[in-house]
Order: sequence, then C-alpha cells, then structure tokens
Amino acid sequence: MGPSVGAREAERGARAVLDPVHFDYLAGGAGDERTLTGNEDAFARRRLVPRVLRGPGPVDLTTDLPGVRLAAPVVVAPTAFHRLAHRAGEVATATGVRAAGGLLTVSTMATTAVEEIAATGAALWFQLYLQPDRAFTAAVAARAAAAGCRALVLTVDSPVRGRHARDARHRFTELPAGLVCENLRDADGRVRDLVVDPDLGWDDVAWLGGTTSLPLLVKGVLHPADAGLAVEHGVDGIVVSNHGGRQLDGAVSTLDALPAVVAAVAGRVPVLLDGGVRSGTDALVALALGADAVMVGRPVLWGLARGGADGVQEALEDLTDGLAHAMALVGAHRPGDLGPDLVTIP
Ligand SMILES: Cc1cc2nc3c(=O)[nH]c(=O)nc-3n(C[C@H](O)[C@H](O)[C@H](O)COP(=O)(O)O)c2cc1C
Ligand SMILES: CCCCCCCCCCC(=O)C(=O)O
Repeated sequence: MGPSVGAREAERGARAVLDPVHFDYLAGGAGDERTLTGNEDAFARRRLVPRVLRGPGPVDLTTDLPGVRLAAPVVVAPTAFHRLAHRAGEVATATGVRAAGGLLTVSTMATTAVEEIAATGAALWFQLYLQPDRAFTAAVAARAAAAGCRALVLTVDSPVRGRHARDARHRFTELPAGLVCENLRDADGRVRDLVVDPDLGWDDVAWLGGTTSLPLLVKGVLHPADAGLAVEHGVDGIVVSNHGGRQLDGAVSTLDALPAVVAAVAGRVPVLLDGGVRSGTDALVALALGADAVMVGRPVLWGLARGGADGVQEALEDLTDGLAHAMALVGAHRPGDLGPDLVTIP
C-alpha cells in the first residue's frame, strides 16, 4: 500500500515545476522528518483481509460531517500559501474541489480572501489559529461564517512552530512580494502577523465554541485523553493529526494513534484522520480503523502545482475513485461495512 503511483508521480511533477525553496516548504517536515515519513510508513505496513461474496449493490460513500453532506469521506486539509504552488492559488484549489464535489478547509494562512474563495461555490470549512487577541480571533471566525464556511477547525498542535530544517537551509522566512495572509487583515485592512499562542487551554476551545454559531472541530489530537477532553468541552468533531509531520518530530503516526482515539470518543462526534493518505486504499484503511473521513494535504498541493483546478480535481477523484474501487474489492457497500477485522499487520 502507501503512496499510489498517482501520488508519487504527482509529487515528482510538482517538484519539476516549483521553485525548489517553495517545494521544500510544501513538502518538508519538522526535525529529521521521522514523523513525516512515519505517517506514510504506517499505511505501508498494513494489509487488507477482504471479505468475498458480500452480495450485490453499488458502493455508496455518502458521509455526513459537521455542516455538510459529502459524496465521499475525503476532505481537503487546511494548507497555507496556495499561491506558492500556483498563481491562481486558493481560487484554483476551490474550483477543483467544487468540480470534484468535495470540501475545502481554508487555512488562516491562505493567500486569498475567504470571500473570494467562497465565490467559487465550493463547500468550505475554515481553519483557525487562536490569536492572543481574542477579539481579533472572533472577528476572523465571524468573517469566515459570513462568507459561508460551514464549520471552524481549530488547530491545537501548534503552541510553537515546528523546526523545519529545509526552510532554515533556504533561509525561507518571508513570502514573495505581493503575497500576504489575506484573512489576517484587521478592520483597518492591515495584515497582522500570525502569533501562535503557547498559553492555549481547553477553556479557550469552549470560549471559541461559545462565540460562533458554526460547528467546531479540533485538529491535532493524538492522545486519547485529549480526545475525551475535546468531547467534554463541546467540540463537534476531532481531527487526528500531527500536522503532516510538521510540528513534533517523533510524534506517533496518525494511523497508529487512531484506534485509541476512536475508542475514547466512542461515536460521540465524528473522528477524521490526516497524514500520509496517498491513495484510496489508504483512505479505506483509515475508515476501517474507525475514522469517519480522511483529510489530505500534500496530494492536493501537488495537483494544484501541476495543473491548477484540473490538477486538484484529478487528485481528489483519484482518491475517491480509488476508495470506491477498494471498497468493492473488500466486499463493502458503505463505509459502515468497514471494520478493523479487514486490516492486518503481517
Ligand atoms: C504546506 C503545508 C501547509 C500547512 N498549513 C497548515 C495550516 O495553515 N493550518 C493547519 O492547521 N495545518 C496546516 N498544515 C497541515 C495539514 O492541514 C495536514 O495536517 C497535513 O498536511 C496532512 O498530512 P499530508 O500532507 O500527509 O496529507 C499544512 C501542511 C502543509 C504540507
Ligand atoms: C513565509 C515563510 C514561512 C513562514 C511560516 C509560517 C507558518 C504558518 C503556519 C502554516 C502551517 O501550519 C504549516 O506550514 O505547517
């Protein structure tokens, strides 16, 4: 299993067209990149034990998530600075997502205003970093809601930023001229710097939930005790994530962390997983181990870099078609038919 030929080729294609400094920012991870590679390795270790003769009927991947019903349980993860990958940036991403019938999580660090992204008609969630200026944070959340985003995704794995050796080597510390974080503009139109807040606690999660009418998910949970706390503090969904290996190097792979989180949540809210999902078969393994949906980060960036909106659509359809195909081959008609009995580590 692991990366399909499609995902590997897409990455090679993106590397060929991107400025090497920007490619390394997008592809890289923290520290020695053990967690980055560990995410993919965890999928590569698994094998499927299919069921046979499970009767007729089409595969139906319809999935309900906070604020949205999707044709397939695949969501685009929030990633920063899409205009580093393609000149049309997040507008191209959203156009491709819409064509694929998917859902895009817009990053706080998007290089395009959320209103402009929403004008594509794509279904959106909005990812937030809680800023020490809580009034500003609430204003960004309200702006996302007004633009039509269907849920907020609060990233909780970044009290400080991961150390990225590739960026340090390139001295990549500033965006190219003309690119800014358009959703960090304050009421005067001034773009604020992102300030990661090392003092965040669960009360802040409850505070954010109380300031918005949107469903709230937390992204960046690995420990089952934190999953339980998240549910107790009223969240509407949990994303098992190590930030694609970009924060704590040495953190457990998300697939290995998933079963304990699923057990702790016990069906009270949806559980999503991201990190290392490169094929429909990878998505199936995550669903079989208890995820309600997967998020994908880099494969979408590679599609964007290679082919703009068409490349994003192709990347998503490769995943969802691959998932439907693998479902048929393991004898499952719906995600609910999948269970851990279908997955083994030889
Ligand atoms: C270039 C890049 C930028 C990212 N920016 C953000 C971000 O702004 N907010 C966030 O919560 N996560 C961010 N992430 C993490 C992703 O949301 C996601 O957790 C990760 O990419 C999933 O792993 P994958 O790339 O292996 O699919 C970023 C990841 C990458 C690769
Ligand atoms: C423009 C030079 C690099 C500045 C990095 C800011 C990181 C913002 C957070 C985005 C993210 O979550 C990630 O890269 O991962």
